[in-house]
Amino acid sequence: MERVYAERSQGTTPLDYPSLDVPYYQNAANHSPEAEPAEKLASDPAVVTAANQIVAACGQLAASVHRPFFSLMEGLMSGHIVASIQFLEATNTVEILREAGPEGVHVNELARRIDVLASGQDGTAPAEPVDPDKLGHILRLLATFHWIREVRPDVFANNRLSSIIDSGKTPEQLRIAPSKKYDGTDCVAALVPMKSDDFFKSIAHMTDALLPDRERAISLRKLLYQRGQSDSATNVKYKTPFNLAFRTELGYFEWLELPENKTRLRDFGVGMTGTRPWEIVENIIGTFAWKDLSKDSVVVDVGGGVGSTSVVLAHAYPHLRFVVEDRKQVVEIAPSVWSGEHAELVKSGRVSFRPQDFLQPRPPSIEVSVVGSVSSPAVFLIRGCTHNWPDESVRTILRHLRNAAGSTTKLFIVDMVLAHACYNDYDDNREAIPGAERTLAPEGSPLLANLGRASASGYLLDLSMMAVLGAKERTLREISALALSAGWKVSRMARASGSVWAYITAEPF
Ligand SMILES: C[S@@+](CC[C@H](N)C(=O)[O-])C[C@H]1O[C@@H](n2cnc3c(N)ncnc32)[C@H](O)[C@@H]1O
Repeated sequence: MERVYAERSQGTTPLDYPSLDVPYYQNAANHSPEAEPAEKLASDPAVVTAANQIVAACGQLAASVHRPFFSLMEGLMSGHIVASIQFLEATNTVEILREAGPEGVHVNELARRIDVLASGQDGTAPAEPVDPDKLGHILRLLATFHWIREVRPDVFANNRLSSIIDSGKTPEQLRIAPSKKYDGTDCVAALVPMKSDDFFKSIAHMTDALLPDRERAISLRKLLYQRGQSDSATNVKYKTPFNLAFRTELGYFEWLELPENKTRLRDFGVGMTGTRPWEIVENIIGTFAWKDLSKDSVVVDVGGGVGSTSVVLAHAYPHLRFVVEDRKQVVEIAPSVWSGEHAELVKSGRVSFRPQDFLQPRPPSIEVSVVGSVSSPAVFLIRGCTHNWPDESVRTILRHLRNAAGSTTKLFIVDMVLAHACYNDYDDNREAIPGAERTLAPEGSPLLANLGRASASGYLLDLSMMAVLGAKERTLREISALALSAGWKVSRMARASGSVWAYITAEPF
């Protein structure tokens, strides 16, 4: 890291890795001149690789030397951190502290300012004012986990971690228009209400949902239904932990569309935009031999949303044509999302849209401008979709694509690929898939093979998918087996640099 920062320093001002104590307000655009290049450099592949190894080593060291009883206590109570980050965001504390600067704010004054924000446009005091004492204790837990800084006793200030959920809005803007908090931002803060509410409550019910006959699970269902419900309601076998947590038999997306979930639905949509840092779309440009495809080859972007991936690829590879398929409601609004040079791609027909439910059979052919009727495209690209579905549904999706594939059609799956937490030995006599790694750690290093803490977000999301959607993130073995069962043979894999995302190519089998 030091080498990369030293090499990229220009003139007399040395660039340094951003300090934990210094906030970086992405949405407020008031950084010092050296803060921006230093932050940008933190995403450099060499820096990310080094950072991941440091994080993995620190996690492993802490697990090795911390007394197991305290590791147990930390594990059992780590949900408190989720609840505290939720409180931090819901009270707009980060925006209040941004305005206050590095000196910070005493909890008594902070509680008063939080109440002023909650009073809204009409100035009515909130029914339940924030208790400064409780606020101080919540912030001290966060400071203990480096999420904020206690600069003096009971005085708190932002740091680099808390500033990631800053909306860039002034406290006054938030008082007048709280519902516009995420407008015009990178939307990262919008992940907080979604993950700390819907997802957190769902995962808390995982064991009760997976082991419904356990005495505590039976008793929980009785407690949940004790008022005004029949006995039979306590016998409902919920499909997912989410169903039990929210006492609904609806799927998560149908449930989000209930009138009382208007805010949740909005936050979910905005929160999805906030997941961009997980894997930037542009990474896809160099991960597949797009340039080797012949002129006017057709790429079908399955479940392509509004076409964010296709427009990036269409700019990079002008000889290709893209057909973005998604649900009717999505493709209807998709063209209006693009302006400027992107709009030209849509206008010229190089990027086009068509409704297609990917769980349903495809038509014998599709119409593509300039090319005409296409029965088998060159590539089916499916990005960020398979992890939303259980195995049976993914098999159905891939089977429909296989039925429409020609002998040279490629399937390109872009999603998280979970590495095993041990060396991948491929000793089962099957040929190792080119590009599949034995370990994410340097060969022979004592680090956990999946880089442990550095890769944790992928494994956490895996269980979120299970809890909320009955779905999962998959290992390469799981994806290969699933693809094979739908008639596709995985032929190679490429890992995004320093990430749990990967690019998988499969051929008709
Ligand atoms: C996580 S998004 C991924 C979007 C896009 N591929 C990307 O990488 O940004 C999943 C997409 O699947 C779409 N989807 C969900 N159910 C679908 C269905 N039955 N048929 C087609 N698309 C569907 C959603 O509308 C959404 O656009």
